Amino acid sequence: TLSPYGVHQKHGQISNQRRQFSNTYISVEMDDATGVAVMKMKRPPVNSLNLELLTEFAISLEKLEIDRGCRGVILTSAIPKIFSAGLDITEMCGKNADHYGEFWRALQEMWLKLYGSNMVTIAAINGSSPAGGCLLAVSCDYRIMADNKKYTIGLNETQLGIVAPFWFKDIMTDTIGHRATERSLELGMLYSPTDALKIGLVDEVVAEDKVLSTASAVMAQWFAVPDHARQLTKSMMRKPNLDRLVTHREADIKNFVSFISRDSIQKSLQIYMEMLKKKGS
Ligand SMILES: CC/C=C\C/C=C\C/C=C\C=C\CC(=O)SCCNC(=O)CCNC(=O)[C@H](O)C(C)(C)COP(=O)(O)OP(=O)(O)OC[C@H]1O[C@@H](n2cnc3c(N)ncnc32)[C@H](O)[C@@H]1OP(=O)(O)O
Repeated sequence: TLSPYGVHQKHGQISNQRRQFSNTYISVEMDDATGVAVMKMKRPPVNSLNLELLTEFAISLEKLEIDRGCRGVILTSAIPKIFSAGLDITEMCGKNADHYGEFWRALQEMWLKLYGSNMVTIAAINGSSPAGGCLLAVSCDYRIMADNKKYTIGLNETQLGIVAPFWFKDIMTDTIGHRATERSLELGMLYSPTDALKIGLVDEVVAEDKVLSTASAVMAQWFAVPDHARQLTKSMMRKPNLDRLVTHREADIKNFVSFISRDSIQKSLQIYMEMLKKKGS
């Protein structure tokens, strides 16, 4: 073990087997010949991240992390046109403090596993990806987005009357820089794929039907680097952000619970949900 987050070398096993495991909201297809797992979110209609999905996500990643045949994960969506709508707003509305705490802890757990993963993680963003959806993408090593101007990505929390927590902000800053993050977060900006590429929020924009094949090709490039060297470098780059959340984890939960329980915040979220529902009808 080379880091507190469990760095260890993965050995690809040469076989023609594809293994599949599926939970309610996550399916994983592991290709033993390539060492690549494709992990798909499948919670219609918009892959909003509820407690169960977050828990399944963390468990699936943990399984892959200890699977010596798996060196990389492509994260994508089984729902057409949507990568993820971010956190399930109904988990943050009209519930009690214990529920909010449990929900936030599950989100933190998922993030620590994804951002702290030793595997190569590539987001194949095949649809819209606001807020928590953007967090998933930005937590990966590389982002490929489908070229469709109807899709958007960004941290739009302020548009809902809520605030992106420090660990969302930290990795956004690391990705697009301080000034762009300040503007982006204050205004709750959502970017088209082309604009996201311009500011470095995604690494590549490709035709919709090429997102997965591009992810596989990029994975092969990353696999050409010796695992131990890449993993140690990743750990060195990401450790400060991981440590910061681990150190302040309980305070972060407390902060979230007290913020989200405020009447004014509950009202803002209800109005936003009603607006979403009206738009859909
Ligand atoms: C001081 C600081 C201290 C601590 C930190 C404090 C607070 C931080 C707190 C929280 C951070 C949260 C991060 C988040 O992720 S919040 C979620 C933000 N997400 C969004 O804004 C996305 C909203 N959705 C959309 O924009 C669209 O749905 C879409 C672009 C993803 C898809 O559009 P479609 O037209 O295809 O689909 P719709 O008709 O809009 O939706 C279908 C259906 O789904 C419901 N829905 C959509 N998004 C969500 C969601 N995030 N949660 C729950 N439900 C959602 C929508 O209402 C429709 O439902 P009906 O079919 O009408 O019932």
